[in-house]
Amino acid sequence: MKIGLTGGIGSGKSTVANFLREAGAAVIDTDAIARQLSGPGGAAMPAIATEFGPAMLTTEGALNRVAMRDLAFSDPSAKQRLEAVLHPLIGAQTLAESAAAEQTGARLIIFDVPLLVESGRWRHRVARVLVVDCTEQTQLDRVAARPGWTLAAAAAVLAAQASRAQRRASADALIYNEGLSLGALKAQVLHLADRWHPAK
Ligand SMILES: CC(C)(COP(=O)(O)OP(=O)(O)OC[C@H]1O[C@@H](n2cnc3c(N)ncnc32)[C@H](O)[C@@H]1O)[C@@H](O)C(=O)NCCC(=O)NCCS
Ligand SMILES: Nc1ncnc2c1ncn2[C@@H]1O[C@H](COP(=O)(O)OP(=O)(O)OP(=O)(O)O)[C@@H](O)[C@H]1O
Repeated sequence: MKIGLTGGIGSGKSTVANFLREAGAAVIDTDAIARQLSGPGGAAMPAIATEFGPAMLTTEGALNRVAMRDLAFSDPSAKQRLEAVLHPLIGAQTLAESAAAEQTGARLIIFDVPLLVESGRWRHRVARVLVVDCTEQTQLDRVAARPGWTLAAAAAVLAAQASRAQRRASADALIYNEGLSLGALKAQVLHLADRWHPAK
């Protein structure tokens, strides 16, 4: 079964994805694919260099992520141009990884897609949508605690994403990751994994 996993920035998607991976699921991480595509020699780099010029490149020829984050989340048209380059490539790579996971016999395939609700291209590809939710304050606190981030930067990303209510409206299952210990979160994830893919 294919599951779409989504949630706002800092909601806990990667943590949930890791628990699902430990439970035997194949996880396809679209943030990781985006990073690979825009790393040194990445397939998106020629188009990014053409679109944004040298100011958005590192000396190794990768995307300068902090500069692009500042630009994309303060200028919606720049975000759109970046997405126009990356999203088709992310989509193609995700489908290739999904086909490879099916070949290896994986029965639970997780598409970890931050923008599943915002983008129309994912819903029809998955049987169920799992939403990880928490309060916006908790999202901001978690993201601002990351090296290189500020509260203002976290708030700018949050403002560019779907609302919690929009995401919840798309959920077949929801994990409310607020005030939960990691152990309690893991127990909820394992319960869901067992419901969708019984261990016999
Ligand atoms: C703008 C970029 C360079 C910032 O890089 P940075 O290393 O600071 O952040 P990272 O990639 O780890 O993303 C962190 C979180 O930001 C949010 N986010 C990323 N891209 C977007 C976007 N286009 N719109 C809204 N939120 C986004 C997600 O919640 C994501 O989990 C990077 O996020 C990027 O290339 N985004 C465009 C590709 C994309 O849309 N990725 C989402 C996966 S489909
Ligand atoms: N229940 C929890 N208890 C303690 N820490 C948590 C919990 N859930 C998530 N975290 C922590 O919060 C931070 C954000 O979680 P995570 O990276 O999983 O979010 P994310 O949704 O994948 O973020 P992003 O959108 O930026 O990719 C991480 O440091 C993670 O360890």
